Parts: sequence; structure tokens; C-alpha cells
Amino acid sequence: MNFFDRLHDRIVTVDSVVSVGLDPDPSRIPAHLQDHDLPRWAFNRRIIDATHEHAAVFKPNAAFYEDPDGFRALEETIAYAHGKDVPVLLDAKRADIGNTTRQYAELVDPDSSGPSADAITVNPYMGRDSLQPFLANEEAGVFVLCRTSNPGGADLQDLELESGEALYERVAALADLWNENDNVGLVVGATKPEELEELREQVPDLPFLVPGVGAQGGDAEVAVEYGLANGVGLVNSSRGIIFAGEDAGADFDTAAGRAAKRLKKRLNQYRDE
Ligand SMILES: O=C(O)c1cc(=O)[nH]c(=O)n1[C@@H]1O[C@H](COP(=O)(O)O)[C@@H](O)[C@H]1O
Repeated sequence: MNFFDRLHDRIVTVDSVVSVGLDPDPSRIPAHLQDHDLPRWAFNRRIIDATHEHAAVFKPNAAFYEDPDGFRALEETIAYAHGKDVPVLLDAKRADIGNTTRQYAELVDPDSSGPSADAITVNPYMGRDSLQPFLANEEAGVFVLCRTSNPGGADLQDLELESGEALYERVAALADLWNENDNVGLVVGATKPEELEELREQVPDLPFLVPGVGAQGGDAEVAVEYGLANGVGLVNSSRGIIFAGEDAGADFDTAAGRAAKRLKKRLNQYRDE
């Protein structure tokens, strides 16, 4: 089953478009978990237990797992999320020349020997061939970075092309063309409300992953209003959920569960409008 059909079903089941970002910064993991064999996994497990009823997806960011223990923590995390029936969107922002990107594409190949996510974020900078193995995988979702939430996103993404369109608009147009298998979405930051509105009009059928609410102060209302295509899309918060209980010691997960529920309710107000 296609990723966006699975995501649609998950959104309906939990009545939520919340993406819970699993970015377990080792320096912020509670002290009582630090002597665990794999502290990041112990942390994620508690977060998953506390938030899964509110999660449309879990979104681990690869940056927090790229070392031997991290890789094991990621494998455990993905398997555990799947055990709770929650799809996993691996935020890896990958792409490279064909020979290399074929290896990256194993990250969303269920037959690979390593961890396998349901969807992935990719970087369009190297063009179509760098994304081909992801695009050809009919089952996995491919979220193309389009207009990112960070201030420096303007450096390249806002550049005006000879045609008069901005580079990020060209990326959106290309992503729409690349969507032959109905598996492509865009990443558009919640800190970019005007671009969100304009992109929704430009590519009405592409679901967006909208990061940047919570710690980055993005706009939750526009994230929902323009992030969803036919009801399908994701609004991500990472630190705002997983570290909500940073001062609560052993009870950190209760606060995380509450934060996920609060975000779900807030987003649902706008979904219902
Ligand atoms: O691709 C992403 O998810 C992403 C794109 C973007 O434009 N901005 C952005 O913040 N992200 C990711 O979304 C998460 C945001 O984390 P918080 O700011 O803690 O909610 C991080 O994992 C970022 O890497």
C-alpha cells in the first residue's frame, strides 16, 4: 500500500496530523537513562509509549543516530514504532549520484538488512537522477526539501530564476512532475506562511511535511491550513514534544505525552474549521 494511503488511514485512526520528531540529543536525555546500554533507545521507547496515540508518524532525524550505538538505537526505534502501528518518516535529507543514492534508498527498502523507514526526506539539489531510486519505490514516501524553515533557507531557495519564479517554486514544479507514483510530498517550514499558502495553490495535490512549530516558533494555523492536501499532511514538532518534560526527571514522558496531545488538539481545531 502506498505511503500516503497508509498515512491517510493513520491520520483517520488517531485523528491527528502530528509528526513527533525523535531527535534525542544525548546531552538532553534524562540523567537516570544515561547508564542504559543505549540511552537514545531507552529515551525514544518511553517517548513512543507516551505519544503514539497522538502520532500520525514518528520522524527520527538521522543526525541524532549516525554512530554505531545510534544506528542500533534507530533500528530499535523503528521496529518499536512499527509495533505500535505508527509509520516512520526518516529525516535523512539524502540524495547523491546514482551509484551512491541506490545505497541510500535501502533506508526505505523493507528487504534491506538494516533499518527500513516508511518515508524519507530528500534533497533536490542534485536533480532527478539523484532521487530516482526513491521515486521508483512505489511504497515509500519521498518528501522533497522545498522551502525550509531556517533563516538561511533564503540564501538559495529564494533566488529568482530567469523565468521569474523562485528556485523553491521550481523545486515544487519538478516535484510535481516527479510524482508519477503518487509518493512525493514537499517539506515547507511553518516559519514561511506566505510561501506555504502560495505553494499549496501551486501544487494542490502534494502533501506537505511542515516542520518548525514549537521550538522554532512557526505558525500552527497556517501549517494546517496549507500543509494538508485532501486531508493528508504532517505538522512536526520535535524538541517541543520530546523535551517538554526536561525538568520533570523520571516523569519526563508524561509531559511529552501531554505536549503531543496538546499539539494534536490545537491542530485539529484548524482541521475542523
Ligand atoms: O526536513 C525537516 O524535517 C526539516 C526541514 C526544515 O525546513 N526545518 C526543520 O526544522 N526540519 C527538521 O524538523 C525538526 C524540527 O525540530 P524542532 O525545531 O525541535 O521541532 C528537525 O529534525 C529539523 O531537522
